[in-house]
Amino acid sequence: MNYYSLNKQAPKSTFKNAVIKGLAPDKGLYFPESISPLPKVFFDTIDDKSYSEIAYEAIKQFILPEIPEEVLKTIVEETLSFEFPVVKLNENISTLELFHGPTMAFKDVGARFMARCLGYFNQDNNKEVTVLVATSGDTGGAVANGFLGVKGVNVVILYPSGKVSDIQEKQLTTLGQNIKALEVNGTFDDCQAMVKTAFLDNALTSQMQLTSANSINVARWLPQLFYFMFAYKQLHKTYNNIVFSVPSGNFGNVCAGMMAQQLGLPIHHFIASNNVNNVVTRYLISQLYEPKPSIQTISNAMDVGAPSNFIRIQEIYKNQFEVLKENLSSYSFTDEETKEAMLEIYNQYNYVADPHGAVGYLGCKSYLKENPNAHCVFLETAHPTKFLDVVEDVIDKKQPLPKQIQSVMGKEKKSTVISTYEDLKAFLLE
Ligand SMILES: Cc1ncc(COP(=O)(O)O)c(C=O)c1O
Ligand SMILES: N[C@@H](CCOP(=O)(O)O)C(=O)O
Repeated sequence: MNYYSLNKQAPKSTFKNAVIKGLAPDKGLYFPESISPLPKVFFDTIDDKSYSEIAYEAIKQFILPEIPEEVLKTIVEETLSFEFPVVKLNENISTLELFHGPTMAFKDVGARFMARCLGYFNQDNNKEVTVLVATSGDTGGAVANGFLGVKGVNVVILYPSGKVSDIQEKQLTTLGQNIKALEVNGTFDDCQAMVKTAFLDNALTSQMQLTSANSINVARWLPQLFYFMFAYKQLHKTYNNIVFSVPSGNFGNVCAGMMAQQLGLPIHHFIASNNVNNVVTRYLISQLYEPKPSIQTISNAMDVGAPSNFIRIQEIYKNQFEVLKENLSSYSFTDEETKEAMLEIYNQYNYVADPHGAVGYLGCKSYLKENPNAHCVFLETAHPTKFLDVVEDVIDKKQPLPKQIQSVMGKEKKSTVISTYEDLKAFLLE
């Protein structure tokens, strides 16, 4: 499969090149040249297939033959070595738990998948690759874990100082080996802008092979489409009109859901649920796309002012505003509303949601007011204990720590503080 740049000023790319380069030379995001819907029989027989089989069938058109069939099957199997359960709250609302991986956030799937693709492409290559990644909380930990010890790959993680949770910070600053953390005096958007600038800096790219492990990178982004298929497999016999409420920040996840829909998955509607960083909510009302500096919230991983992937969503809907609006709703919620939702979910359903999932739950409730016949699945994108202070404070109950979290608790943070792009460049050239 070839990929083209959404800035339309760069040559077509192979999958391998798109993975190794991350961003196109014209600074555009890569997008697959074609999307062929899966045959109807695939969905009719989804109950007979394992998660790995579903995932392999869904993604192979974007990757074969550059990674051979058997290798791709192994990559998919190794990536998906944990559970993706749907938990029903009531007749209209379920949650899809995406936090059973090693770092307890949905990013584990994309990070593990990409690490293995890059490992495959790099096996006969003596050139080291430096993976740059900007994180507002969870991508960093997942990438650190997924790429730890991968031969020939160095990882540099940029995160906004003081704006990620304590556990998220531990996950991305304590692993050592080929993983380095840069603590940026700024916001997530500053981190993401620095990373994009680095890709276009000849002084850097002439000396090192840089790539991205954010959802910019197609190998990090595309595997996220699996989640929607896994939820469908668990729900399709019980419910029609399945709607997904996706807690959104950089918009990679909801956009991956739209790719699953393009592949033929019968998804009735999407909801992009936002905290007060709500550029897309405003866009769907005014048709004006006006990114703003991000505001710090308790759902910190969604504190994104200028989401990278909105351009991919525009591409899927061919920039047709009305068509997009038919398929996507978006709502925005304050921290107070999020905390009330966490308490409501706990009191009514005895379920502990993290702040991001709670925003997703609120999105479901808003949508269901107008569409009472839908079944809305909100994605529980991270485990609640990653946001221990907020969660324990809101529901007033101590939380047991899962083993994945315990394993980083006592470890010592190692990071380098930077403020400007020049600091990043000097660090990389050192
Ligand atoms: C827990 C959590 N929820 C939601 C999001 C938002 O996802 P996306 O950036 O794909 O919109 C993130 C960050 O990616 C996250 O870490
Ligand atoms: N919310 C993310 C921000 C980066 O998103 P990505 O999907 O583009 O990596 C995070 O947790 O870091």
